[in-house]
Amino acid sequence: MKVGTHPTAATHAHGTVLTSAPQDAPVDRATAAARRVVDAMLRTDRGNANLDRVAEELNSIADHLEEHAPEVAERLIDMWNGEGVTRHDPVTGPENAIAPPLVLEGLEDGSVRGTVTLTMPYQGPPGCVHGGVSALILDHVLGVANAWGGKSGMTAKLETNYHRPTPLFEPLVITGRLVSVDGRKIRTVGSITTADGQLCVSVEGLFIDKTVPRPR
Ligand SMILES: CCCCCCCCCCCC(=O)SCCNC(=O)CCNC(=O)[C@H](O)C(C)(C)COP(=O)(O)OP(=O)(O)OC[C@H]1O[C@@H](n2cnc3c(N)ncnc32)[C@H](O)[C@@H]1OP(=O)(O)O
Repeated sequence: MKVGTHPTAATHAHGTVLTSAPQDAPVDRATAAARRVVDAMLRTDRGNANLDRVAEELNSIADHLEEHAPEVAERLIDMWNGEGVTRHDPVTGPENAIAPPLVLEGLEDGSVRGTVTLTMPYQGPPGCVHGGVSALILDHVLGVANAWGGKSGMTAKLETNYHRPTPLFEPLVITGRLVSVDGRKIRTVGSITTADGQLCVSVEGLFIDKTVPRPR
């Protein structure tokens, strides 16, 4: 999906960071705290006697945030106005508490790459990453790889192969690379491997050159 002006392998110095890395901004700090809450909720003792108070305090925080939320249409305009990389997406977005968040770099060979450690909120099988989470991450990474390759589109098909269980709690290397453009058809591949190179998930994506206009 085209998201505006962004670096490509042809126009920018190699090694460019393609995602909006967390900054020392209040919204980034608040989002990191929310992410920590989601993780801690899954880890805390189920018998924790203070969970009613926790629910009350979290609801109070949500009330406050909702009281300060503009209309959705206005918020969408604001969200899509600015840098070519997105700050709100569910994979790399430092402003999205469900994003791990993954930081991606564009490499000289045309691929994009990042390392991430996933924890309990992303669990599928015991101690392993949920297959849908892997597909989510790779769909987005392929989209960024297309941007880096200079031809963006919408995902039409994402063929996902799960080679071995993907472990939680250890660094995973995520890659993507645009391999061909044939008219409007963009073909892109990607993978998730462990730090020692064991292939866990591989994908082949078909993207179609189409742009959803940014809200204005
Ligand atoms: C640096 C920061 C960057 C930041 C980068 C941020 C990255 C974000 C990445 C997120 C990616 C997403 O989640 S995108 C969201 C998920 N995807 C979607 O919602 C897409 C929903 N589907 C659609 O909108 C549509 O079906 C499209 C656009 C895929 C295609 O529709 P269309 O434009 O009308 O084109 P259409 O004529 O149907 O198809 C064009 C050609 O493609 C073929 N084709 C179409 N779909 C398929 C298919 N599933 N499998 C095989 N072939 C297909 C057709 O046969 C045709 O071939 P021929 O007859 O020409 O040979």
